[in-house]
Amino acid sequence: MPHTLRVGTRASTLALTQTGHVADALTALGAGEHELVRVRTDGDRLTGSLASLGGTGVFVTALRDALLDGRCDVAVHSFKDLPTAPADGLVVAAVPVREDPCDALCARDGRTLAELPEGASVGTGSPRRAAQLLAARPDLTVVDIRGNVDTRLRRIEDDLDAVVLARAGLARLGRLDAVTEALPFAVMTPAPAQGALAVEVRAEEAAGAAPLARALAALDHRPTHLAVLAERALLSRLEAGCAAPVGAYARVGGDDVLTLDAVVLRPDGTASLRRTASATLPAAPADEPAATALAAAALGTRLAEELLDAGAAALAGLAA
Ligand SMILES: NCc1[nH]cc(CCC(=O)O)c1CC(=O)O
Repeated sequence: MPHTLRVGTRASTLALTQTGHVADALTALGAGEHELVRVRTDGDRLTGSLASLGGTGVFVTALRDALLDGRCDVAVHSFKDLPTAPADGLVVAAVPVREDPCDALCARDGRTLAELPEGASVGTGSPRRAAQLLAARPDLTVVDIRGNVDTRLRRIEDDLDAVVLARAGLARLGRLDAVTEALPFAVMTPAPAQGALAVEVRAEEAAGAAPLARALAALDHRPTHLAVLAERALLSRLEAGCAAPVGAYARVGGDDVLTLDAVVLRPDGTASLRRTASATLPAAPADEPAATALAAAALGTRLAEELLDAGAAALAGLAA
């Protein structure tokens, strides 16, 4: 009998929920029985602002170590939490179909962004959300918060007028009741890869015809995967991490055209750069899916270069 598939997860409710869905899907697709392996990450263990923890990677390093050590065979990450640098020996072998990537305002008294009182306090730990909130409503007071989704939502009863969270996380937790406005992309461009999951395995397990490799290939949603590749190539070329005031959203149209929207902001929201670019994806012969992936990534890189030429690095305080 083949060994039980060990699926690594952070121990938060959100992580357990989304990992559980992925693990069930892999089993249903023929990968065999599975068990969940809980891994505690620095992002769960330490308190303090995300920026002070070093931003990118705090939630994923321990999971990646567990994969590399063989303590688990599959790791499921919120894709936007994955550093853009690939991990040696690991590959993202599947990107399941994406949830709605928008950001959600969760406000007291059912209010929308436009209806928040003058000077209202809005909680978010994300410089991208803070800058876009201030661009739309310069009068707001943005309060740096973190913690799991329930902790953040409780702040609305406690001391804040509103918080902004990814709608996808609320959907996975069954907490869409808390959403008072799905923020339009023009107001709040999502984080690169928001709403998408990354299913990571050791590179040798992603290829070939073994049951796990076949299940991963079947779980992969090509349009989501390509969109996320474009968004993350943009982030990578900007040398920006999840703590940067950068938004990006890509989608594949019915005509195989991949369109990418991006925004880079001054952290206080007083200035921004917005660009859009499209590329027609090459028809991918079955033996050359990499050509399509390269075309998607090239679109992100090209748009990032346009933004850099327009002064994005100085605007957003990026290293690039
Ligand atoms: N940085 C935290 C994080 N990472 C992934 C999600 C959930 C949504 C997603 O999968 O994009 C969240 C919470 C949030 O941003 O509200």
